[in-house]
Amino acid sequence: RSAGIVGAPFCKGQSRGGVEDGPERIRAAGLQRRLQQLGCAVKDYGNLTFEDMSLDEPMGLLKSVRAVGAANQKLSEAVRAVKEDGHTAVMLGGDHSLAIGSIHGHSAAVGELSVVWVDAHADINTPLTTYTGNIHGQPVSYLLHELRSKVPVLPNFSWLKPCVSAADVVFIGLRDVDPAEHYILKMLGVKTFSMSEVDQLGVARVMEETCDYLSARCFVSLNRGKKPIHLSYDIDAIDPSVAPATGTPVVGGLTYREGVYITEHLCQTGLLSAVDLVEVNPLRGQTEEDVRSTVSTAVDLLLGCFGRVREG
Ligand SMILES: CN[C@](CCCC[B-](O)(O)O)(CCN1CCCCC1)C(=O)O
Ligand SMILES: [Mn+2]
Ligand SMILES: [Mn+2]
Ligand SMILES: [Mn+2]
Repeated sequence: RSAGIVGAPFCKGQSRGGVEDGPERIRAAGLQRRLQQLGCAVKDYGNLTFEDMSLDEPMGLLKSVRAVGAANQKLSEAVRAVKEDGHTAVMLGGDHSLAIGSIHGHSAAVGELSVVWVDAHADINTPLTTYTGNIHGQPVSYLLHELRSKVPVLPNFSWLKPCVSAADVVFIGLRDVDPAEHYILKMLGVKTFSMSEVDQLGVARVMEETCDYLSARCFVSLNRGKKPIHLSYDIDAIDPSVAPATGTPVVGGLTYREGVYITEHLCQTGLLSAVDLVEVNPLRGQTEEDVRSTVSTAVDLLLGCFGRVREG
């Protein structure tokens, strides 16, 4: 295995400063060294730089549209390059609006892909359904073919074309979904495992069903081979008792063990092609231990993606 790391110190998809420090905190916790200890080759492509948008007036409710569009265009090109260099892409956020560029760039390199979205939230508000205007609550709607008519072309987003089919997405960890998001998920028939299903089925069964669901598709589609998997992991999927330093914490989340099991299982499929690890916000921890625990969990989730198993 080989990992290509891209840091995206970006926070404009939401309104809480600090999430831009996520990449450095995750690196400082020893991600590269720990990956190399697993026998994984690592190339760190460094952090993207995002120019300050002086004039970025809100568009109705939507905040920082131009900044988010420009950042994701850069990120898309970066992730595409990492994939074309043959690595499994590791995108360190930054807020979850960055999944727009990460998934777009991944798809530009590999074509059709599956998306496993691990998150307390569905992040599938459209620009017209969002309550907050924060684009980190909207990335999935920008990516889905089926929602193309619901997302207006926005400034600095003309580069973006939808690249994911609703049937190729699975959500795990949902527990804070807005009414419009719930409607969209039902209308499109998107596969979801909320925390109720995690409790009901257990994480092992959730992962079996996730992988069966995603591979079943390839018998009906022209694409006979199984699609590469893009894992977009929002640290707020993990219970705040374990990962408190994040912008939108929600009680009743995944345990550390469940969170890691998800990455171990996906690693074993051999299909994991890109990973986002987003929403680590050191300023949202009340103590240094809060930050340490959050960052350490983020690192362990990434190690699980690259073959670390708890049996040693
Ligand atoms: C659930 N949707 C939220 C949160 C999005 C979180 C983004 B993520 O990247 O962290 O997953 C919250 C909307 N609620 C805010 C409080 C009042 C009710 C609506 C939104 O802002 O759209
Ligand atoms: Mn998210
Ligand atoms: Mn979230
Ligand atoms: Mn967030």
